[in-house]
Amino acid sequence: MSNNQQQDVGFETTLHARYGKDKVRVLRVVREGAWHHVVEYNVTALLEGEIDASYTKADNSVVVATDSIKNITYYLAKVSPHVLIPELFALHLGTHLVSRYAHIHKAFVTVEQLRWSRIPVDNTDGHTGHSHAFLRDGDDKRVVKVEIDGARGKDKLVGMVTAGIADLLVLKSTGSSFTSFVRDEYTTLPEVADRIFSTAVDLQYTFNPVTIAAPLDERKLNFDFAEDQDDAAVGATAGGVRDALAVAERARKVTLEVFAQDESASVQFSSRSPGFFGHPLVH
Ligand SMILES: O=c1[nH]c(=O)c2[nH]c(=O)[nH]c2[nH]1
Repeated sequence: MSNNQQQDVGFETTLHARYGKDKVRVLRVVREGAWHHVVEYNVTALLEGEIDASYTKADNSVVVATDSIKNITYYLAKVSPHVLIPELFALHLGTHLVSRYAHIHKAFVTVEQLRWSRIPVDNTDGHTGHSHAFLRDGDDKRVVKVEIDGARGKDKLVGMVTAGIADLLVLKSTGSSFTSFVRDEYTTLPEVADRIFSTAVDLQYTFNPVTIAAPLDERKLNFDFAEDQDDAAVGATAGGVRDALAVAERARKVTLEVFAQDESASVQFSSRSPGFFGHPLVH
């Protein structure tokens, strides 16, 4: 996949080139003895940097082949200790790409996670769910987008992380009205005080930027970062990137609770519901 936009500026032409690999499918099992973890991801990894010559002069010496980008994604999925947390895996992959190649200054990594939840069983060992059997209990996806910015130098990498949910399909059979909308010669929709309401929810939230330690090992596979502590309320344990799994669980739970409990006046108002922004779990 490639994405290049040419802009004419005066008599000069500037090129904003970005390219990479889309739809890299990852399925990883991590075994903690008999207790297994499974993640399934669709990964996109795009690169920016000193790559213009490949577009303007057919100079492929600056091109990390998209096939290699795919192989790097598989390799990190195998060796990264962060593979089970999509935010951290995306940060690790983007950091490796920008650190490994001197002329690559930015990486854009998207990780779409498909649901595999443990099959509920009665456990006697204190665990919740089956140790190694999973089910697809929803078509919604967790979507994580990371930008690694190396423009200020390879030892000053900054990571921007957004996360969210796509395609969360919901329905309620009452508790929804839609009235007082524009009525004119094109209107056939009746006003109703009580209707069935179904929609697909997409939501997104942004973490504070993280400062990434330059990998000092020769192969640039190390990964560590510090969270921006400017906002004291958003630290490593409450709402920061290291807390990403709990944040994602809260986001899904709050969204479903508010949808269920809200007296909806419209799709528009429900998507900005005071019930959502006033929820104790939403910072
Ligand atoms: O909540 C709604 N918002 C709309 O904009 C709309 N338009 C429509 O036909 N039904 C609805 N419902």
